[in-house]
Amino acid sequence: MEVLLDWKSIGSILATFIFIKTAIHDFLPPELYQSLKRLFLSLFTSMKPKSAIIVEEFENSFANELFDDVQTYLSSKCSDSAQILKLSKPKSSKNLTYTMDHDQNFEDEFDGINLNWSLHVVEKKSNNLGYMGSSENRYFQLTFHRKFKDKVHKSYIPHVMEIAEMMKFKSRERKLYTNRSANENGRLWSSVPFTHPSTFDTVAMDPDLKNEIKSDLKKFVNKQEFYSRVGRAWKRGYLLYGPPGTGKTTLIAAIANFLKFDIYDLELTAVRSNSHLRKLLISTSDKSMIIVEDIDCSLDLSQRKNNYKNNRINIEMKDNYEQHQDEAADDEDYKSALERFSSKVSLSGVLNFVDGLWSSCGGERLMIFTTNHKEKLDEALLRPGRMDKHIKLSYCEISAFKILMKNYLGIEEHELVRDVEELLPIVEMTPAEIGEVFMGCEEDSEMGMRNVVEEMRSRVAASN
Ligand SMILES: Nc1ncnc2c1ncn2[C@@H]1O[C@H](COP(=O)(O)OP(=O)(O)OP(=O)(O)O)[C@@H](O)[C@H]1O
Repeated sequence: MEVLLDWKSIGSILATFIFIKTAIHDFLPPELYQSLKRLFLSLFTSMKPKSAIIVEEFENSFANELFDDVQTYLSSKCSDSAQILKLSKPKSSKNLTYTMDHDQNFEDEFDGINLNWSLHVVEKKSNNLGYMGSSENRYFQLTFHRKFKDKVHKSYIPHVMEIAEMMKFKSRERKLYTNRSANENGRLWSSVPFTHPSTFDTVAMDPDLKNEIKSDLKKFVNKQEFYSRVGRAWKRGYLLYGPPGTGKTTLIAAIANFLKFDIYDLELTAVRSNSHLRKLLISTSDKSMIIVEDIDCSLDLSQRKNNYKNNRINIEMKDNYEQHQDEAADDEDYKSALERFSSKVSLSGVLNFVDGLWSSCGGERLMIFTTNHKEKLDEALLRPGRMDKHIKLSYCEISAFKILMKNYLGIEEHELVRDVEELLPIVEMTPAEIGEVFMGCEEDSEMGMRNVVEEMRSRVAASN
């Protein structure tokens, strides 16, 4: 009888609990419900030796990038272990993508720590103002033993972000810039062909310089045996410099079409550390061009010239910090000095990149840097072996003008060319500016030529 009573009371406690939970869920505003849930969760986890991290999809209505990173990271890992997976095929990709389904768990292991990821969905209710946005709110929950809290924050989360970024880098670059046919290299089967129309014929620049670049490129790609004999990484560095609109990007596209190489567009400001840079570079394919545009804006490379000592110390600190993160974590001075560098790759990291130290001596790599301000770059970066060829792109000269005339107006000669020849050295017009004047005159070359001469004359008049 006593036992029966006990069962009864357990039953009514459970029923009360379910009733309260349903009432809270149904009647409380969703924000309050979420806050209570989080409070309950943190109380609960503080009783157990566990810690949890919640990564919500939206933070104050803004997309949370970390959610996206976690999703990308888990898509590479969960295909083996989760019981239910969602399979999708992003538009214009032949790759299938796996994602975890709701309320699934995925066990991860990092440096001896066991971690558990789960994906949850909560329903968003429309508010009194008739909110019409997404009807669900998703979040990842990461659970692990409390004693690893520091390590998870300092090492595991950055690791997840790094892997995610690497995966995005690979798929983005391959997809956008592949230049080889689908059958030639199995690894590139999911790529979309590179379609930039620029070729050496259409780039407006000095013909001698053009031929010099072409023969340098041909020599480079045919010298595999030489590079391996002398024990050097099979790579070559180009620096393209000159004012905006003189054709640096256009020349890069022409080189890519000439060599039929893949292009990797490296955004240094988005790379978090030297080791991250190294990982990105290792993921590039053979026969590739790695482009860093506006290198002077990506890194404060002039700093070493002005404040060599301080900067060198800080570079060393940063490199050192990457190797000894745990010991450095408690040193406040050390940390504050490093904060200035936390989101940047150091000069030494870039030099290692240019030296090809990351390369496992595989296939050929052409590295191309561009800048509008060569004088701002550190001499260490400019020396031969790093930037093997410095190519100056300048204001339009008559030979380049004739190429633009042919490209845009479809003519090779015109009586106004003589006027142009006289005016060009005085006006300093870039090929981009001349192209702009020619735009819309494809059907009327007369008008194109008259407009360009008029534009040049008005510039001369304005400068007097
Ligand atoms: N040398 C050139 N030959 C042919 N077209 C050119 C040339 N230079 C510029 N153009 C035209 O001008 C546009 C801008 O040029 P481009 O982006 O290559 O210049 P840039 O030197 O890379 O400029 P920035 O330094 O601002 O990046 C191109 O889309 C192209 O149409």
